[in-house]
Amino acid sequence: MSGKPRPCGCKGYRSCLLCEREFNLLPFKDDNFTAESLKEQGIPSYIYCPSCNLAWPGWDYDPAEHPNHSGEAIAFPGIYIQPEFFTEKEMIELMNSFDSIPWESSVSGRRKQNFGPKTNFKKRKLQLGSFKGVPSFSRLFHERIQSVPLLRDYHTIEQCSLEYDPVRGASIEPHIDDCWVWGERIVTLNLAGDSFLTMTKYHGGSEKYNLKDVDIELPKTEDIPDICVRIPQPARSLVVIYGSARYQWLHCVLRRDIKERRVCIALREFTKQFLDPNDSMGQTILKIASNYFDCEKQC
Ligand SMILES: O=C(O)CCC(=O)C(=O)O
Ligand SMILES: [Fe+2]
Repeated sequence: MSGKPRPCGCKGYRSCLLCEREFNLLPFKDDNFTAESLKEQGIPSYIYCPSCNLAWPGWDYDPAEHPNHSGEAIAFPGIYIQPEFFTEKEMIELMNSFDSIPWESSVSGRRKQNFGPKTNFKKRKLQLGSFKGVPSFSRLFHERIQSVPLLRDYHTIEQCSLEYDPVRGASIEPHIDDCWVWGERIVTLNLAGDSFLTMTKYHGGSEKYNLKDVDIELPKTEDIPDICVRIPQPARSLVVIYGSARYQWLHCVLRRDIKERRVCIALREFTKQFLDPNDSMGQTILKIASNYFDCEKQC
């Protein structure tokens, strides 16, 4: 399939249920991402428990299993999960607010609402584009994340709503978020729809994802186990990935894990390079990103 976007929004090798049907494309290959298939590939699977912050052998998440897990747990550094970050009422209000502004089709059956600078990670180009800040109803979570110790000095420079609809077979392919513009802490505010981040060890080189720009101490690759770790992303929770989990593991959202409409808000911060007071583009974007605009007038 050519690089031209299809009517559904998919491009290149990415597909959704709609274009797979219309253009007779091969269905998304997430069948090698089952506990059984991974085991055959020599990759045991683990499920991360948000209550004890350990990963236990398994695939599905049952909160009632804690604290009586079975098997041998392993540590999985770089994950922070705060369940019930939003009340039911706040979640419904935020969902209504996000649904009152336009959604844009994206690849792999997703839709998005992007508020951030224009980025070209391959050409390493950063531009303001039409970025004018974030909608005023986002103030609630921008203020609230400041009370999370891990996020106290977090300056959001991109806010992106993502919608995964099972009717479109929405998913996100395994990847690492860019490391040139986007800083260490990747924040996900899960509004509606339980799902999982499925993580596998990254075996590629540092050419990809601008991994060469990473300047923090990380474990040696040979000390990273070749396993699959499933991170629950319950509705109304906050999930942060940082450190080793952010840089040494691929993450994806499997089509099979989207059982109902899921909406989350992804936040990103700058890398140190753009936070430098002498970086004028960085400073301009930081200032604009802290602006709340009124959606009734400006969306
Ligand atoms: O939907 C999610 O939770 C993950 C999204 C993601 O990985 C991304 O936007 O880079
Ligand atoms: Fe990502």
